[in-house]
Amino acid sequence: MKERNIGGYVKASTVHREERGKKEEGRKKLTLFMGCLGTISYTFFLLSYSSRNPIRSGPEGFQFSRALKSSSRSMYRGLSLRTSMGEETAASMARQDERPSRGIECSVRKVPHVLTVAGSDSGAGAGIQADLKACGALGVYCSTVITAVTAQNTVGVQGVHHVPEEFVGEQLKSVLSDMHVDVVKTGMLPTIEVVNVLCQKLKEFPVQALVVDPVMVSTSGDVLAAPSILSVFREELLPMADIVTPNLKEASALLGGVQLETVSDMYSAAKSIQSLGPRNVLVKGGDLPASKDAVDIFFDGEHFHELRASRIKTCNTHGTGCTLASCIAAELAKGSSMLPAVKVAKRFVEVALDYSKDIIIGNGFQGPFDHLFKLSRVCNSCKGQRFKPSDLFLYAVTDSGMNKKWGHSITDVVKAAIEGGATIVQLREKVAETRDFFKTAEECLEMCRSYGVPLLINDRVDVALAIDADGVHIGQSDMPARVARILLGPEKIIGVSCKTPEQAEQAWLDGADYIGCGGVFPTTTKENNLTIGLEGLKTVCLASKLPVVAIGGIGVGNAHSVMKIGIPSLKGVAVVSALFDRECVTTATKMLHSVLMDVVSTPN
Ligand SMILES: Cc1ncc(COP(=O)(O)OP(=O)(O)O)c(N)n1
Ligand SMILES: Cc1nc(C(=O)O)sc1CCOP(=O)(O)O
Ligand SMILES: [Mg+2]
Repeated sequence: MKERNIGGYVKASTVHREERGKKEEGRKKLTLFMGCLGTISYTFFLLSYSSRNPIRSGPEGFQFSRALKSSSRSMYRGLSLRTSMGEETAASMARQDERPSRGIECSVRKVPHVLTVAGSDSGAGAGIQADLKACGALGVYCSTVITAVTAQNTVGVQGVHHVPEEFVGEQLKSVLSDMHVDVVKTGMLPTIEVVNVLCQKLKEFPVQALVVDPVMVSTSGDVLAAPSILSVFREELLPMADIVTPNLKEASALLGGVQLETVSDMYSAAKSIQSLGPRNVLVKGGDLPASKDAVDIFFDGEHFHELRASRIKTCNTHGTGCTLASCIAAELAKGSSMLPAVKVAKRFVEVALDYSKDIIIGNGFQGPFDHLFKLSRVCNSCKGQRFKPSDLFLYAVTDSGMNKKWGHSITDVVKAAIEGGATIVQLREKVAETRDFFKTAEECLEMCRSYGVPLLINDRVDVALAIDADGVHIGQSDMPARVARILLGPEKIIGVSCKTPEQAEQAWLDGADYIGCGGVFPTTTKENNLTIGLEGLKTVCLASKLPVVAIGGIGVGNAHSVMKIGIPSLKGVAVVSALFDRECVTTATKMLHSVLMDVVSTPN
């Protein structure tokens, strides 16, 4: 452990780093233990953990191990393999296993967690509110310790009310002692006393990383921290920080008022600030005069990185500093290392600014921007929920031949099936021209979205991508699921047809979300289809790590016997003719729905 001796006496950071050292030692022991179990069992552990945790929400070290298995590492954007995070997460999982039961059975899932210690902005563009939104947008849980309440809008800061330091301490204790915080991010720390109490609590409850945004003056020019704070920043807080993110004014203040006017000045400032103790420094050049790009200088104590982003022409920049620091904290909490975290954060701010450059909120010169741009798109397209195994309950698979026979349009039958109780829809078009399929699929997607029912495309990953469907269903002779996952990304639903436990295992390794298992009974809908029977279905369901939907020759007469096999992985039935080779699709769907409901509501 490197001892720091600043100003003639050992600083508080030494204690913090000692604790961090102990933690790292603990991690090393865990690694050794894992090593003893052997790489294979460790990999299996990682894989089985990630199978219980959807890619979207699990810790990335684990998610990635699954992707690694499917040898698609380089193609997962933004996912980085961080063994240390894996170890940490394993440790957290172990900690959580020790938790008292809450009386409900649930699997253990560590959620990346950032605690922000900052001021409230009533206008919600900056401060605590920006931190919450930024973390939420990046899929990270965010808890909050409020240091001050500001009356603030797009014009400026009209008032500030400090929270007494004792109560800041109480909030810190409440969160840090209980909630498994990964990363602490600081914003407005208005008084020396608040900084002191924070440093003390961080020593008591060490975290993985500390991100310090040295907020001193608001974007409107209002003072948010007394100048006297600088000494305690320099001497206490910065030496504990993993990264500090000053803008030009703040960097200048931290360095006693030096003038910072050029990119070269920023390099020097980054170096000087790093010598005060933080592991990394990001000097933000957003205010740099005469700069075409938004240039920031990152320094890790050894190397400099000049990070550039396009300068977005907008007045809606209020809260960019808070957001950037929160995004860094969120990425660190997810297991990223520092430079990639900074890059993701910078890109997030750039995209968010661009996305909301024209919005108008308030009459002042500095409007807030929209952190949740991505989320709103996600919600609009019902992707937010991604995949729920319960959606497999009554799975409707369309057939254009049957529609033709009955004189039905595809959109009408999709609507009718949904109104009858279908919980997911698959468009299975074996003969349509691509252009026609694309158009039909677009119309059906709009319909499904209006009902909040996911729409999957059979076989055609290209069509699914083109219309932004919720996912695909692919068989053993279609595009490999591993490749489909790479093409579609982690958010889309992928189903794979499986007739054997080996295929089910492969589907899981390839990153599928569910398997379709059949033909359970003989069917005329799919030519030359091998029937595996109820026994075959049971064998696959018992082996499958993924939820299963049964398919093939299923209808109101036998759905009961299928669901009654009573294996938990079996979530529902997928049907074609029982719904679509009927005059009234709604009635047929309702009938099957009621049979299925009977099974789930009748005790064994
Ligand atoms: C839910 C569900 N399960 C299985 C299939 C069959 O897929 P596949 O084996 O690729 O055969 P085709 O449907 O493409 O003929 C499915 N479509 N849906
Ligand atoms: C599309 C499909 N896949 C199957 C499989 O066994 O994987 S059976 C099948 C056809 C299912 O149609 P019906 O409900 O009309 O029997
Ligand atoms: Mg297919």
